[in-house]
Amino acid sequence: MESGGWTIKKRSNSSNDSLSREYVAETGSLSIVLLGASGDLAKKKTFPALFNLYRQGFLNPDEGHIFGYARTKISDDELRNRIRGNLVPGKGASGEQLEEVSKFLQLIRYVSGSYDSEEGFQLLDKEISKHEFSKNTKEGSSRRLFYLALPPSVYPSVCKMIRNYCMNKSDLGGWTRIVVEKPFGKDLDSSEQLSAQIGELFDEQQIYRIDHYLGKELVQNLLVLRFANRFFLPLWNRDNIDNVQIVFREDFGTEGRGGYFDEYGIIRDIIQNHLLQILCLIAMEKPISLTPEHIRDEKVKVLQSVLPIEDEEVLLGQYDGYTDDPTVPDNSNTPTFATMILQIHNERWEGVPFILKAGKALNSRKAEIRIQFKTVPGDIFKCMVSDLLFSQKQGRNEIVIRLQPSEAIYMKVTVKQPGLEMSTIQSELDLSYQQRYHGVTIPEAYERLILDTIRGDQQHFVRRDELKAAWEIFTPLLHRIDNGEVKPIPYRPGSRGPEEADQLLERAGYVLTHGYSWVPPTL
Ligand SMILES: NC(=O)C1=CN([C@@H]2O[C@H](COP(=O)(O)OP(=O)(O)OC[C@H]3O[C@@H](n4cnc5c(N)ncnc54)[C@H](OP(=O)(O)O)[C@@H]3O)[C@@H](O)[C@H]2O)C=CC1
Ligand SMILES: O=C1O[C@H](COP(=O)(O)O)[C@@H](O)[C@H](O)[C@H]1O
Repeated sequence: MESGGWTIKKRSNSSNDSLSREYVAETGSLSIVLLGASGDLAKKKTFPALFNLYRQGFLNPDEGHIFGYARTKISDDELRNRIRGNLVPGKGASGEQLEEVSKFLQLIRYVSGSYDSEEGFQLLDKEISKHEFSKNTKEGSSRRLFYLALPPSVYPSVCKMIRNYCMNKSDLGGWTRIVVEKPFGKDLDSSEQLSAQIGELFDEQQIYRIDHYLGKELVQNLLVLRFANRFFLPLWNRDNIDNVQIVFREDFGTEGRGGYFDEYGIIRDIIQNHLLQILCLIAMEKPISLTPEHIRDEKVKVLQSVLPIEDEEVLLGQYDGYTDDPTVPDNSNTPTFATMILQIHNERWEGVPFILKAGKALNSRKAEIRIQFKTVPGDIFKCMVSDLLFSQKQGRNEIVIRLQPSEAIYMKVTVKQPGLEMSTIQSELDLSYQQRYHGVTIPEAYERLILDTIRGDQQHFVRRDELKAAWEIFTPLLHRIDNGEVKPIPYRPGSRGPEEADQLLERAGYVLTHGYSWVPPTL
């Protein structure tokens, strides 16, 4: 140790450090069952993620098999044809690539049945067992993963059917796991009720509540950035950080999902889960280790420290034309845009606004985290803005973590304008992934998270108490919106959202640097 006089013995690192955790190879056959296989998520995200895992050798055809299950009456080949288009890599696909797709599709079987019928799930179990038998798997060593790509309303009956008819038979090292999608419930009570129903059927270790933002590369980088860099450790607090923004923007509307969306709205669809999970990773204290429980313990503490949201700290919007969708009622009060300020009542963050912003049908598609530092005290420089020299305060330092598109971490810094004059300008220290990691393919979020479920790693999944704490934050506000007490302001599709949202941002203390914009570098 550095301190004089004292000798403190170094202890070895904790053996449960998950960076060095080894995954013990399991030998029983693996069956991945996609319930809701006829749906949008299965087609666009889950099957493509499984295909990518297959291509990279993580799904060995000698032991793995995929089953689709849904009510729609289609054959194996009809299901394969539905999903093929989302697997083939475009027009210029080589013969080899097409061959790979065909081989993967042959691993898929389809079983049709309803979500509450014994016969359907008995048939499913029979098909899975047939496959396990063909792989000479000892009963009990098989691995069964059930992915519920379904509306949450059917989770309880599906879980009951799985529990009654489709479990791995006895324990010889095999397992049964359940993956459930968000939104998990509609408010605190419904979510708790759902948790209790599923909790009676499965242990917490068997339940994987997926939030695909936790599988995004730059979200996974947050803990490394914060806790593996000396730079940031002393700055990451209320003494230095003025405000934090977590932003999700989409340049398309609800597009065919209007019925679903109108029941949930942007807060339940994006903010209560994706953006709040990011907030946790930015605000949490350093966990004791990287084990899932240690990380999730810290996330729960942050969530429990969030103060109730006041109506004055919320701005809602609804884009013009949203109710033209025949599945959306004409008088819908559902927000498609929301900006809100969350306050964390603890020693590190007291007084620092966390601004969460999400919107559909805006002018761009982007997700990013923007950490804005306080103004340098006693400013002695002048700042160059466009071609004119202004005598004004410096722009503030910011760390921006661009999650998508063009993944990057950049730090907005003030530097001397190159030349004879002593003037300053805003610039950036830029770690753009495409440039720095040229040729490296960033895995899709679902790909990574499904692999975690097979490996039994719950680090990037939401624990029951975490979910409860998340709903506690938003439920009062959501009920006020559902009751029409808080109303959305109309905005033009393709715009930045309601102008009032920028005023709220300003009130929260965010200072825009005029004349500066970051352009992702090209190779
Ligand atoms: N789509 C997306 O981009 C995302 C979706 N999610 C979540 O994933 C889950 C699935 O989403 P998605 O695929 O879009 O949903 P879908 O509406 O496409 O539903 C999936 C399947 O569920 C069955 N289904 C639909 N409605 C009902 C119902 N009322 N009762 C019983 N079965 C029904 C249908 O299959 P069949 O009729 O053949 O049985 C359908 O093909 C949801 O929880 C959603 O919130 C999460 C993130 C992104
Ligand atoms: O969970 C959801 O996420 C998608 C956006 O996901 P991304 O990975 O493309 O950013 C969103 O479109 C959808 O409404 C929501 O349910």
